[in-house]
Amino acid sequence: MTVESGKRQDYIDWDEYFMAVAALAAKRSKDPHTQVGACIVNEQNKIVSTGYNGFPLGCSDDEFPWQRDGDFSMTKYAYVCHAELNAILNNSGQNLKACRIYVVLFPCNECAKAIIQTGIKEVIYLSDKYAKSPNMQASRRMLEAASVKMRQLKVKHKSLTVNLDAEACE
Ligand SMILES: O=c1[nH]c(=O)n([C@H]2C[C@H](O)[C@@H](COP(=O)(O)O)O2)cc1CO
Ligand SMILES: [Zn+2]
Repeated sequence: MTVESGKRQDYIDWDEYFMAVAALAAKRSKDPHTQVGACIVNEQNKIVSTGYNGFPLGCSDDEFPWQRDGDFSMTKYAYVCHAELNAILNNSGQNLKACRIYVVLFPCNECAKAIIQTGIKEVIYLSDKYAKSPNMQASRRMLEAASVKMRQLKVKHKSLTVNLDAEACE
């Protein structure tokens, strides 16, 4: 195919861009097992907020447990704030009605409740590794009932490199 304008062809599309932003946010997570990132986008394709899984403000990553097993209060599950909820709470007061949320992992039932209640209309996800768990099934059921669209993203670019070497930009 000839492209008369001579524009670059290997650019990423909107879906890949926003999912990559979610994946980059996930890099901030201190969770040693699963790093999740989320990116909320409005109808004008503007990023409204991002978030990743982490402990609430004031709860030190070095003092609270990152363990998966043991007494509930000694595991991360008692404390960690999910990426989707953080993204919802991090937005600077904008109405999230009709926004989309890009997440690297399909949202759990608790995040699904927050997604529905804020009016987000579509969930775009990459991994569905916990699809069989009861809380993911409950999540799917609620999102379906609330007519929130769900779509697993099939990407053209499986890996993207971000070069932070100043000399590489020259
Ligand atoms: O929707 C989600 N969003 C999210 O941020 N998380 C976080 C919570 C935990 O820190 C981690 C899941 O940990 P694990 O895979 O070890 O059970 O991912 C988990 C889910 C799905 O359960
Ligand atoms: Zn969740």
